[in-house]
Amino acid sequence: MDVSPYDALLFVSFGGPEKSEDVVPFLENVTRGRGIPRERLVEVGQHYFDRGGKSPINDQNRAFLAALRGDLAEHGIDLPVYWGNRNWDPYLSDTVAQMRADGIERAAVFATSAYSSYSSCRQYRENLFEACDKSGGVEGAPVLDKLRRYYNHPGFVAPVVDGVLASLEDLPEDVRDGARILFVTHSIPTSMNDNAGPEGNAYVAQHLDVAAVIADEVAQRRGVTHEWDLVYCSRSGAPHIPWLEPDVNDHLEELAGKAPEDGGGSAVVMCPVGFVSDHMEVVYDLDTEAMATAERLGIEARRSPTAGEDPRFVATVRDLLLERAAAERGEAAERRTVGDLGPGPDRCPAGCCFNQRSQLPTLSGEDSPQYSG
Ligand SMILES: CC1=C(CCC(=O)O)c2cc3nc(cc4[nH]c(cc5[nH]c(cc1n2)c(C)c5CCC(=O)O)c(CCC(=O)O)c4C)C(CCC(=O)O)=C3C
Ligand SMILES: [Fe+2]
Repeated sequence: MDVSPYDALLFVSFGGPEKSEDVVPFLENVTRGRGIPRERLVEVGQHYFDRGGKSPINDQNRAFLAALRGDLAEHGIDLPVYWGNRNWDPYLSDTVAQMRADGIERAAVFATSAYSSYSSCRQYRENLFEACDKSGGVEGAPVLDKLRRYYNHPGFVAPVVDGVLASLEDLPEDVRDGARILFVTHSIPTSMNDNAGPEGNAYVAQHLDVAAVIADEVAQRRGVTHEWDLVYCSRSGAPHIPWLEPDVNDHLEELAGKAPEDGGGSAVVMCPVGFVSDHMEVVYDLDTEAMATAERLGIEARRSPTAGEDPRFVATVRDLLLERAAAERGEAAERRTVGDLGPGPDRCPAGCCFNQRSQLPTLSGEDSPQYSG
């Protein structure tokens, strides 16, 4: 398998605390200069403390990395796989320093975030720049090519569809066919969505596109059409700043107050399509909080699985790597997608997912200093 021009794969994630003592420093890393109200931090910190200070995210990444290394080896791809996080050990800047020491010249970068927005894409590109800068300067650092967004890659979507079908089967038969699918993602400020992607609104548009694909596939496989909505969780920030709505809990309240013929219902499947694995947002905001809301309202609810370590999602990384390697060699590359929006560009256009408040230099964009030579 020809992976040239790459001599490494870099896996980039958010990071999370591993024990109680980590929680406060982790939250300080996350919120550096972001003006998140103290009450919100105490609340989120409590969700971690309640679980012994341990986020699920690092173990999920370790398991994914093991599966990924296995998948690459099985397909004859002999490429070192590095791992670096934005907010916790192993820190991205340490990892990039190690890559330099190992003589890595050019790496494809896979981030555990599938959609376009400042938080989910551009901020990772800022982190790549910072990691190169900190570890001895961008000049002479490995060239880092962030792989394109993959929310609409069939290998990400297929396990999510299977998960929704399994959750529907798990509902009591008398409410199953009338169940609504609530596609859930992380809320972001509406201004962040306004600037998402090169033209704005990409975060919402991408979620709506993939939700429609999943709902169609479920309808075809079951022979029953399920109504669906896109809803949000994990709102943060100051109360006067608008974030994407409705919140999943508010939406459940609204459904409970409606007659079945008006879309009210007694059963839902919550599909956390915005998350690639069972992050804290999924295990707390959905499994704990939203489940309790549903129970209080008498709504039968199931939370469908995330793509996690499903072999089809693991293989998606290989597919994106080979696709990009071919493209960088100037060869025709098949860009697999489902839905109406098609593949995003390999290199983000200048200003893509721009954030007024940040404006730090980035890598992996058309205007990246690594591409100008
Ligand atoms: C779009 C998006 C993703 C998905 C894309 C991706 O995966 O990257 C994501 C992922 C994650 N967010 C996470 C944790 C946190 N996010 C916070 C804060 C924020 N997130 C935001 C957005 C997103 N976040 C935003 C707009 C803020 C406000 C402050 C800011 O503008 O930065 C805060 C501070 C407290 C709070 O405000 O809630 C925490 C602790 C974890 C780890 C979970 C675990 O431990 O399993 C993960 C995977
Ligand atoms: Fe977050």
